[in-house]
Amino acid sequence: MPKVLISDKLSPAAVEIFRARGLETDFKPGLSAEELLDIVADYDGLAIRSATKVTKEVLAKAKNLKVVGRAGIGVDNVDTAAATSAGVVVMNTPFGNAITTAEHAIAMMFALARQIPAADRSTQDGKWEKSKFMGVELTGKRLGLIGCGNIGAIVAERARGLKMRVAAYDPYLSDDRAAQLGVTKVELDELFAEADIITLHTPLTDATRNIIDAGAIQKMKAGVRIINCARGGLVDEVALRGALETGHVAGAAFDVFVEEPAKENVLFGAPNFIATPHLGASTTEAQEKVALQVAEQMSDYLLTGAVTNAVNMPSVTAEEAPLLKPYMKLAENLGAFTGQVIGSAIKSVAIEFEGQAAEINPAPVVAAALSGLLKPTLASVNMVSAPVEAQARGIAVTTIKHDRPCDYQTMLRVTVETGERTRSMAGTLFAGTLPRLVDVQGIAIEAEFGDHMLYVRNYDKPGFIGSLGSALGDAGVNIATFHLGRREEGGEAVALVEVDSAVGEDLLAKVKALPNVARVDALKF
Ligand SMILES: NC(=O)C1=CN([C@@H]2O[C@H](COP(=O)(O)OP(=O)(O)OC[C@H]3O[C@@H](n4cnc5c(N)ncnc54)[C@H](O)[C@@H]3O)[C@@H](O)[C@H]2O)C=CC1
Ligand SMILES: O=C(O)CCC(=O)C(=O)O
Repeated sequence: MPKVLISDKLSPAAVEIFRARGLETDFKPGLSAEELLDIVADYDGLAIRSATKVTKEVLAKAKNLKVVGRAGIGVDNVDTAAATSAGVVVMNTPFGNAITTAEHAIAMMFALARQIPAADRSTQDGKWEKSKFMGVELTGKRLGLIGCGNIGAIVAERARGLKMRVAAYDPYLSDDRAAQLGVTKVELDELFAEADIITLHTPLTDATRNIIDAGAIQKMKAGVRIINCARGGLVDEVALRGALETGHVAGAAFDVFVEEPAKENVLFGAPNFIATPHLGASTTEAQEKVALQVAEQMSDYLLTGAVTNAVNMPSVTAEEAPLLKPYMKLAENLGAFTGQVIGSAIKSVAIEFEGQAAEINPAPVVAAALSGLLKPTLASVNMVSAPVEAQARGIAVTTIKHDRPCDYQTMLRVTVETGERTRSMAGTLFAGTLPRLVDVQGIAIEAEFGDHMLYVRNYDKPGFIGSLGSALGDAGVNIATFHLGRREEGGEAVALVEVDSAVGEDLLAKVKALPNVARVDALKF
């Protein structure tokens, strides 16, 4: 049974789900980086929140790891590129904590507008400073959202309920979605110039890092308030401190910081600055939801191959997983066959889907074909890493679905070009689940994929089968199955021989030297 480690403070609901699904589960929140390095090799799955850092070093040690599940949205604490190269699926739960985080942003907005934290401190200190804490009303104010995805959209809806005027800067927000949300789409400078309150809801990327810097602050209205419940690094903290000191920014409320945990920060103690310790997602309800979701998703993947909310792999639903499994095996075998005979750098790969195959979700099947194709040169490649490995090698990948009569109920074809030669193999599923090769370079054949096979290109002349059988028999190699195909009588032919043991170089040379043999390859599947 697969084994899962929970290394952060997830709701106990996650442990219950993993165990109920039959997975061995260790709940060790608060593991240090060193402790994680020591034990991670034992696990197939790693469930985390934001404290665990899944670094290159962790992934290098995690020899059995198949999936990292983030109970939350941001996966900044996972080296996703390294996980992909290591063939580890990285999943998150993109919706489970969105409402809660949006509510935190709204809470921060009220806290800023009415200076609630400072008024609370002063009142409990016995000062009763009624005139010091004059607030601002939110009704009618302009709220500027930077980022209007899951969380931004919920903030927009809530803010409209508060009778605020909401504008959003988000290059990927469609006009229809903006209209549906009742949000005005604006450019960034317009948002800076117009907004009374600005709230950030984007991931931290090269494009969003310091999206609010000193220059941006200068473009804002005097008296603007800024909320960041998204990611530290979206706002230049030093520039903001300066603007809070001068009063150009009337207040700021941050849940996230450049360095976390933020035990010290340049913003701490600034006028009208409110801080929370990355609490955006911290409600019982959200934590229960993300824990349940991540545990279900990880269990599905480890037990059935279903992929949900992966950030580095196409989705495979629980219903699709059993249907796609034989197609992925067939595609991997066709890719592996082609990869073992191609012999030079690959320029392009086309994966064609015909008959019933044209109806299936192609992305995981393409990933499986690429994994098989690259395996002869990249031992540790798998479906997760194969697409990026192909891209890194400049291999053009095309997916083609045919809507035309097909000789088989269902068929996949993998065609690989190197510039010098083209190799093309097709296969079907016998009885709906059993991969069968049906075409090698345009020559019809019908063969299973055995563990060890000999692929012989020969000329269709009398005596060939006998001489091949004798060569194998003399070497003590038992033939399991034997399949023949030919282009025309006396012409180019193919023999695919499944053997019970690996064929060594000596025997390959002997077969190659037989009359009418053009080439021979030993294949492994
Ligand atoms: N404080 C906390 O505890 C939590 C923080 N978060 C963070 O909140 C942020 C938003 O999360 P979601 O709304 O779920 O993400 P999302 O992916 O649904 O939305 C992000 C939006 O940002 C937009 N965007 C991307 N690049 C942009 C750019 N250069 N300029 C403007 N907009 C851009 C995207 O088009 C998208 O609409 C993320 O950084 C996430 O990690 C999420 C949950 C809890
Ligand atoms: O798990 C947490 O407390 C942080 C949540 C978060 O930042 C996220 O989901 O992106």
